Amino acid sequence: MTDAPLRLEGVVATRRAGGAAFSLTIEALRLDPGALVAVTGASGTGKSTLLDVAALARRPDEAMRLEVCGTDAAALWSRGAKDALAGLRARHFGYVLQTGGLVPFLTVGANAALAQDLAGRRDPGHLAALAERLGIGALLARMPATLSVGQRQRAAILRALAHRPALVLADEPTASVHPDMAATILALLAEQARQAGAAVLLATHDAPAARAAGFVEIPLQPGAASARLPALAEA
Ligand SMILES: Nc1ncnc2c1ncn2[C@@H]1O[C@H](COP(=O)(O)OP(=O)(O)OP(=O)(O)O)[C@@H](O)[C@H]1O
Repeated sequence: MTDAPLRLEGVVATRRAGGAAFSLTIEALRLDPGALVAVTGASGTGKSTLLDVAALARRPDEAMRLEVCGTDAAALWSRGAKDALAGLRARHFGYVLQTGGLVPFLTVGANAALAQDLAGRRDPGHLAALAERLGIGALLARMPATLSVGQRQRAAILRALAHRPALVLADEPTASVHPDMAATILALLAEQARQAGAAVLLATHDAPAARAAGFVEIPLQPGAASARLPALAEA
């Protein structure tokens, strides 16, 4: 059986600034291949904090279980095994950020090829076919700054899926596009991830748009200086 791309249980992450602290508790979250999960909540409820922990970009303060494709990432954090964590990220994760997050001095095609190289999975045919399906086949030689916002988010999806990751992490990927385009972008992300067998963990304040694109919604439950992701989470 394939290992789940992501499993979290009993994970706590705390952010401190000055005298204030914010604490996020994730009771249980498991994403199987092809799962589409949207974590929703108002501004400041901890969506980005959750994605940072899932992306292995932030060390949790506690973690009963933090696994990526069967690898014990909590143990890697405990050992300070930064190279191993970076290797997991490059091999298994793709990212779609609010404003694309593309390398500005590389063409769209080179951005996607770089993701393939970092994962050790160079595959120009897959890259070209994916670009066609995303409607940006003619834009591969363009620089990110010369694209419209919607085109840039399609390019970001291309870069995120080019190396066949097990998990795509998408943090407010439609926050800067027109609502009509937002629906298209989310639908493309969901459709292409499904076809590739990748799970998607999406953070968004736009729950209706996520549900319309086929995502299962898990609302963050905010408290005074904390938030909790309940354990319904099998998608
Ligand atoms: N750099 C930081 N240092 C300390 N606390 C922070 C920091 N960034 C965010 N926080 C606090 O952590 C909490 C969660 O922030 P987070 O960015 O995860 O929320 P979010 O739901 O992603 O918000 P938004 O939708 O506005 O991006 C917030 O209440 C915020 O005040």
